[in-house]
Amino acid sequence: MPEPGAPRRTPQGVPYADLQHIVNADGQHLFCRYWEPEGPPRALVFVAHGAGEHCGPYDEIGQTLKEQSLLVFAHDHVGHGQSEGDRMNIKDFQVFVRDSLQHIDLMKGRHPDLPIFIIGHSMGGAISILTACERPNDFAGVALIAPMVKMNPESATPFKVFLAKVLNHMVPSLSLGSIDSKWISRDQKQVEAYDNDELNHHGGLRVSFGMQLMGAVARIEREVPAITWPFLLLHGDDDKLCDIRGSQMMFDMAQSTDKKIKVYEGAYHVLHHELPETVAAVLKEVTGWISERLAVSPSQGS
Ligand SMILES: O=C1CC[C@@H](CCC(=O)N2CCC(COc3ccc(F)cc3Cl)CC2)N1
Repeated sequence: MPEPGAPRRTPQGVPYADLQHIVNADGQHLFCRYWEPEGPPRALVFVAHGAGEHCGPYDEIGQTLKEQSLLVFAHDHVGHGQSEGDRMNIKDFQVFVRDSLQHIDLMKGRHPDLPIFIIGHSMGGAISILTACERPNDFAGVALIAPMVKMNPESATPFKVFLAKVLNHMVPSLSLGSIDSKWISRDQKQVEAYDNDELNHHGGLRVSFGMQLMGAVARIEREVPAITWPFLLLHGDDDKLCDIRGSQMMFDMAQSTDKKIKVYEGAYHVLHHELPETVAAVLKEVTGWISERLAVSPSQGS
């Protein structure tokens, strides 16, 4: 433990005093990124990253939306990237949702009249869904990139789920193995970038973390039929990490009148880091979907 007066530093040793950050309800420092347009922003967009990664890889999305006069903001979730917390370990999945709402409320306080969107990828998609479920009338739209709505049946067979539950009581820190990076993208350059990114956590996924993920998936399954807010679902049909059937189930079951699903043929998990033509299509889809909802969204408050 650092001595009491020492400045709090990121896991990589950088003083938080030198970085954009927020402090969550447990006193943990979360590293933040902001993409602020030159002129007055038209809307706020919160980005929720996935398991084992951080918000740096969303720079292209952030820059693209910033050029559309959107104010994009994100943070590294607890236990990820440049934020504090034991790597990919969380006492309760709700901490990710609570911290997201804290950052969203901070930004809404600074821009009270702006509509707000969320973009979530994979585990960040699950965080986004649960965040919107807690504030069903607050968001102009939620864009979900290969969200974790259902576990991949190959990797989470009933036997493995049973085993995880048993192991969680005996060896919660046991590793279930790490994410196989070959399923990240068909673009080998993107797979190498993921493998070489030292801010990603390449250690295994603990049983206890897996249990939290399973709990989140179960909670989402219960919440989906009551969803009424606008959402966009983007999923690759060769995704081996998050089952596309989860997105299909959410699209079919949610009550929302404003919902859209787009399937990317042959694409793997990380659509925003897929082959160039897929990335371009995804960025165009997300920016277009948000712009459509800005043209007609009722102004907040007035
Ligand atoms: O750019 C990038 C780099 C990383 C990737 C995001 C990864 C991400 O968030 N995933 C994919 C893996 C998935 C594993 O799921 C489980 C595992 C065990 C278990 F017991 C229960 C579950 Cl549900 C959780 C969600 N995107």
